[in-house]
Amino acid sequence: MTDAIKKTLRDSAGARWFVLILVSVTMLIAYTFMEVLSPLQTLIQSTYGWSGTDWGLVTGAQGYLNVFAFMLIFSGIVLDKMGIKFTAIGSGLVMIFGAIVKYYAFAHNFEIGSTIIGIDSRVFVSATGFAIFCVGAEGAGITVSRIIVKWFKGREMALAMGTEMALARLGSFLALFGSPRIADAFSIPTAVLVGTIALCIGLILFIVYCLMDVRLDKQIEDEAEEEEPFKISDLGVIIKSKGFWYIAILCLLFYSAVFPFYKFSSGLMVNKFGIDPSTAGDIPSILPFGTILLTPLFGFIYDKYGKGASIMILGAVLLVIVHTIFYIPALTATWVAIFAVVLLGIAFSLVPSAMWPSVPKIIPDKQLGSAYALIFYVQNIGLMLVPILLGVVLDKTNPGVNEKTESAILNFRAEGIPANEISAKVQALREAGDIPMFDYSSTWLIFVGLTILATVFGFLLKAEDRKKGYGLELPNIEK
Ligand SMILES: C[C@H](NC(=O)[C@@H](N)CCCCN)C(=O)O
Repeated sequence: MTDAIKKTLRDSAGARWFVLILVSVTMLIAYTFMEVLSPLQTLIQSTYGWSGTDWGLVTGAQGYLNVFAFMLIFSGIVLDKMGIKFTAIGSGLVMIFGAIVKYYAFAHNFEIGSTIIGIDSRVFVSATGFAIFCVGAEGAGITVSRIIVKWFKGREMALAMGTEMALARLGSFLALFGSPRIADAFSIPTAVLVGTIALCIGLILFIVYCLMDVRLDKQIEDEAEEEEPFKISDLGVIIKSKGFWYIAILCLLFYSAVFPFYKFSSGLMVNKFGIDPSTAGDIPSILPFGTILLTPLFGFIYDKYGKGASIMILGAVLLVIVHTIFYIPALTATWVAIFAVVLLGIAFSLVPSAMWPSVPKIIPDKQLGSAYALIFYVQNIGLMLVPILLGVVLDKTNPGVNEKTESAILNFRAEGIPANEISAKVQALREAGDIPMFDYSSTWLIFVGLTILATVFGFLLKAEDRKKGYGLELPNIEK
């Protein structure tokens, strides 16, 4: 290179932000699909007679393949070895396949009482589809983090990550708000089908991104040649870092108190706050909506002024307050639920806006793909176990409710009531007090415990940063 600095595609703000929009919209669609069933908890329970445990098994399926089959670690290694383009398109295809399986679970007429390995057939197939989908979604997530680092490092990286997350949250909002309406107007399988079709559009956007990536790679060929190829032994660098473990465990605890909230909040709204099941997703949908503006804003603050570790601690403390409010049995007013969800939105903007851009400060670039994958892996252990635990505790602390619901469903079926009318009839029985409401208080204590632990790990991370000088409290933008 001569004295003139060679300009590349990523030096153009327009190209950079266009790339960001492409990949973020795909993530928006992935997050929409991820929450497509969440607001339908009560509807599904009273249509198919699922227990809290069934619900936990399906919503916790996120981690079955990612954790037990090590698919997330595999995705990270594939990303570092095969590159962004291969992993982006591969993960898009896997998401679509999983979504089709999940659609089949609801569209197919399983025989009443049929089981697969002792699990209700619809629950089993639905969990399988979701588990496959989540392999793709997590693969796409780490790929997009890598893409953002590739295009934005040394520039507006936290703002870019914040914007990507904001759009992803818009996807969660669309699902929480839209899915019950689609299910109400058409059916539960239609809601899943709409999400599946949207995923095909997401794949096309990933393909368009790959074309941009090819152009950038040609321009930075010289730089790329200087990079050493990834070696498995690189994983050792990551797992030996204490800072890495603090951020990974904070991630597990924090996200386990947020994403499973999506899955169990509609039930909480119906059973604790007396909201109608057809609009049970509306109050929880304020959560992602609030984060849409706040996540990029906090990202911008981190880029410019630093204070990453402190931002994470503040978010974790706010989350303790939020879940304590949800837990207190005497607080049942609708405005309390709205207030707590707004606070949750602020917490859910603070922590991610600082957490993800902090990883490149702890782990060298070459191991970043694997580092994000490992963090997501640890996080997925929580996202798998916490919903299962919540479902089991919900059932155990509400003896007899599932049995009464199931027997009412069977009676209505025997009377020849059409499937799409059963849910409303079951709801009428609940409102009349013939089927008791679920008490969520003991279940919610799990969230309170998780958030207290998350705060402790936030402080540990800050102390480690002070010791090792990662620069988590420093701005990201290089002057
Ligand atoms: C960026 C971050 N993404 C994740 O944590 C992923 N592992 C997706 C998890 C989705 C679980 N429903 C985020 O969304 O903040």
